[in-house]
Amino acid sequence: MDLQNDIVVRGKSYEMPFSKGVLARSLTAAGLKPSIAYRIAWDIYEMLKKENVKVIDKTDLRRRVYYYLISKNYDEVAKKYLLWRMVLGRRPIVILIGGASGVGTSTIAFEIASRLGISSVIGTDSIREVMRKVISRELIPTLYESSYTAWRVLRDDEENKYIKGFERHSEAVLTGVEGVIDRCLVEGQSVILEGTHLVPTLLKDKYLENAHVIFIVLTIYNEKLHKMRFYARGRVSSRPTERYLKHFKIIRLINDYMVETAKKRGIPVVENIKISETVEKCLNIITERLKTMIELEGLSEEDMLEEEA
Ligand SMILES: Nc1ncnc2c1ncn2[C@@H]1O[C@H](COP(=O)(O)OP(=O)(O)O)[C@@H](O)[C@H]1O
Ligand SMILES: O=C(O)[C@@H](COP(=O)(O)O)OP(=O)(O)O
Repeated sequence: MDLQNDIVVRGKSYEMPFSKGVLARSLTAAGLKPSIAYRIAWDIYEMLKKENVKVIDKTDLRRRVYYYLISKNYDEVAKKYLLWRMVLGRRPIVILIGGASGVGTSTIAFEIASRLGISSVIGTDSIREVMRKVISRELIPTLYESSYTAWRVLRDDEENKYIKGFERHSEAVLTGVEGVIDRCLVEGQSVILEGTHLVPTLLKDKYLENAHVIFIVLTIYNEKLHKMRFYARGRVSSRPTERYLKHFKIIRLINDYMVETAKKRGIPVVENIKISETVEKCLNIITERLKTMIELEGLSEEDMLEEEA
């Protein structure tokens, strides 16, 4: 690669060669189709080349992209693009994707992460593994179960035991989850957390009230479709389909519980049928929340264009 002839993009603390792929991805996140996004990234690259630009400041590049989009009548995309660049560059966001086992939280979390360029995705089952290393089975037996088998180790045969077991199991994992959220907010690091343990009623109010924390619950209303996802997963992972089918009734109860409690707490619920549509819906929800966050900061579009990238 001839770096001599490349355009360099200069950020506050680093420089990188101009990448049409990176620019195209941020345009896709703002709602453009990948083919159009790539075309526009290419146009902007050509424009800079023609003007013989060798180094461009990130803030200038952002401004150029914004006005170029406006000139092509992509006003809404321009606004979204600006919002995303502003937020992801300078402000941490924590995206929580909850949902019962098999509804697609890991799939959708990774898709959103790649669209937004967020490099950190953490599954709550990984956090559960860490918690198991530090908390003994004797102390919290439900932690050593799965979300759908935790009821087996409850002390008494309680009413509503499947959900009670699920809650005890998730409560322990959530302590670890909240630690990760706190750390990311303090360090200014964006992250996506996903998994069945993100129970709407158990997450503390202070997270739900934080403008930087965005919570979405996924569901599949159709039982048959949900079941099929375990067959699909079983083919490509070491997680045996039979295990999930055996406990499917309880997993469905958990799915219903997640939806019901999300609605109660005003958390958006998205049905995951087609991946692209689910991602689109989630990105729209996230964008709306980011708008509120920026409004709370009292920033106008002009301020966003001027803010150092
Ligand atoms: N919208 C979708 N359409 C088709 N298959 C999907 C969709 N979302 C997820 N899947 C597949 O369903 C299975 C379960 O999804 P996964 O993300 O592992 O669920 P979870 O993390 O919620 O347990 C995986 O094989 C995944 O590839
Ligand atoms: O407890 C549970 O429901 C699942 C959560 O993982 P996902 O299916 O949500 O990825 O973990 P398991 O114990 O089956 O490995």
